[in-house]
Amino acid sequence: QSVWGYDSDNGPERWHENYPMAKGEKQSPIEINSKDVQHDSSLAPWHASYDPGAAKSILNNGRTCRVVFDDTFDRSVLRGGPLTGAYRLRQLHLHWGSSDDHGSEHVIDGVKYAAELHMVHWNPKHGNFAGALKQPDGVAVVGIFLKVGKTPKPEMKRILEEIDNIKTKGKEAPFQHFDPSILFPKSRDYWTYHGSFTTPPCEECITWILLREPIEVSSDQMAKLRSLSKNGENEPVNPLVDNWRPPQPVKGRIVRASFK
Ligand SMILES: NS(=O)(=O)c1ccc(S(=O)(=O)NCc2cccs2)s1
Ligand SMILES: [Zn+2]
Repeated sequence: QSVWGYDSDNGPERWHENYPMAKGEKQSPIEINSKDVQHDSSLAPWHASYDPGAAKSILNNGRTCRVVFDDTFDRSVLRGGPLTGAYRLRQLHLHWGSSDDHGSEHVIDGVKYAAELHMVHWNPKHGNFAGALKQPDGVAVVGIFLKVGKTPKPEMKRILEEIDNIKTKGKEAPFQHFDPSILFPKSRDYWTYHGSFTTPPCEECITWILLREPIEVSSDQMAKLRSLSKNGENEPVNPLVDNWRPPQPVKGRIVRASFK
């Protein structure tokens, strides 16, 4: 039985065979249409207070490039917005395309961005991450869209410089003294809705907080991301690209906006 992935024989259309949640009522990502969004003036601003010392390492797991953080105590937390309490930062990772015109998971008014960065946080009231996955308020993911432009954000450089050390699946490198809040765009405007992991097991435990303002990266930086490989060191080269799940049925869910 092939492990899940993004190829024709193990991709999103077949995940439900091993992960029944993939056909659930609150799956992610979704397409967001501004005309259907409800402005909610009661939505509070969100705040991240991250400790740069919590950053540990960066790894290629054959499906994405992931930076992991120490989440053994309330060291790097996300508060406010639609959330109650402080959610601990566990990891960040990205989804991207094989060319600049697609790659994001959420689609905004028909626009697909070149990539989408996810910062994954979990609610410590549920004891540990595994426990949080089973709760509707267990996980909060901040999504940031990456757009190819002329004035790339220098803060992305740090992550992209590490790519050369984690080219193949299973490679990991130390990644310390990094505060991921430098990746946030200027505006704090966001959409929020309830959904799921966009990969198996597709648990419906996520409060999504999607930032309206994309950050800019250069085409060269996107090419760098696409130089990662799905394969292990001595295996045939299989480029790590198009690791995004297409939009899933909204099924009556309300998407709220913090802005008019
Ligand atoms: N694209 S996304 O932000 O929706 C994520 C997908 C997978 C994520 S995870 O690795 O944090 N947990 C997934 C796990 C569940 C059970 C054991 S692991 S976050
Ligand atoms: Zn993700």
